[in-house]
Amino acid sequence: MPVKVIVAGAGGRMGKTLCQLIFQHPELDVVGAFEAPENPFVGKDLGEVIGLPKTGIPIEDSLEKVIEKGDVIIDFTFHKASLKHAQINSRYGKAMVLGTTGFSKDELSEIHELAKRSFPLVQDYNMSTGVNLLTKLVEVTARVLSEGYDIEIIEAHHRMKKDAPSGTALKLAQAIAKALGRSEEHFRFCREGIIGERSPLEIGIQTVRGGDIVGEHTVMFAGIGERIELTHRASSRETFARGALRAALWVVGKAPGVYTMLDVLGLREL
Ligand SMILES: NC(=O)C1=CN([C@@H]2O[C@H](COP(=O)(O)OP(=O)(O)OC[C@H]3O[C@@H](n4cnc5c(N)ncnc54)[C@H](OP(=O)(O)O)[C@@H]3O)[C@@H](O)[C@H]2O)C=CC1
Ligand SMILES: O=C(O)C1=N[C@H](C(=O)O)C[C@H](O)C1
Repeated sequence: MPVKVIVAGAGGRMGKTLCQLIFQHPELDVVGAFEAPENPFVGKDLGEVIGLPKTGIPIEDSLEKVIEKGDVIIDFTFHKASLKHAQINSRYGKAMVLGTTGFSKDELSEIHELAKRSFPLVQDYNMSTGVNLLTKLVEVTARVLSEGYDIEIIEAHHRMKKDAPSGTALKLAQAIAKALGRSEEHFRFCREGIIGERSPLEIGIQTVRGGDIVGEHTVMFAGIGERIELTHRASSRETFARGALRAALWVVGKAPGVYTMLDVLGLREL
């Protein structure tokens, strides 16, 4: 029996890609799709919205209208919306895959607390295999180059992206900080003016926005006489969507709690 998926934000860039891939997937079925209440796709057939023949699945205007039909909710929407979806889901206990970025610390910790009490959650700022491997490579590199190398993260995304820096840049920065015994106090977001010399403990995080860049992340280790750069470039949203579908299959039936793509991909102990 295929796993029954509910797609939040089905008319968005990630929502559409997810739905297109689920329709080709032998182990997954879309059973419900919804959008923000004021979204122009509400009431339309999902097939019409994602460029496929009619599916008989209407785009609803809330999670409550579809939640009972599904085994798992996949949510790539907006920070406030995802928090609300997690609050609703805490009454139903459905598995959840959450790819949204831009949460405040309080929002994310509320979502994690809800999941620990009532549903299994895969939450990750980047669902691609490549970025999760990059995170591990960056941890190792940071440990080896722990002294004498200045660390800068540069992220680039499309002009429509609403949050900065990217969740992935934060995930990379957190991994580096943990590997080096540093903390978020060392994060340095962009620079301007007479800023003085660079502190060796800083972890720089720089943001670029433009055009249709899907998502690029470089971690630079700049020393004296040499520089190492580790880069991931996504050329299609399918890489994130495929990761999310893998997570959806993995998380159904798990105990309530918070998991990440490292768990899904089996990379935690790497
Ligand atoms: N973890 C990962 O691997 C990845 C994460 N992301 C993240 O996913 C999120 C979405 O990205 P993207 O698809 O590009 O953004 P889009 O803006 O294209 O899509 C988001 C969709 O969610 C909808 N939405 C907003 N509020 C609600 C609500 N209350 N209920 C249901 N739907 C709602 C939006 O509708 P409306 O336009 O009407 O507001 C929109 O259709 C971002 O946070 C992004 O950073 C993106 C790619 C990969
Ligand atoms: O908004 C996007 O597009 C993306 N967001 C994620 C992030 O903020 O890290 C992941 C990916 O890079 C695409």
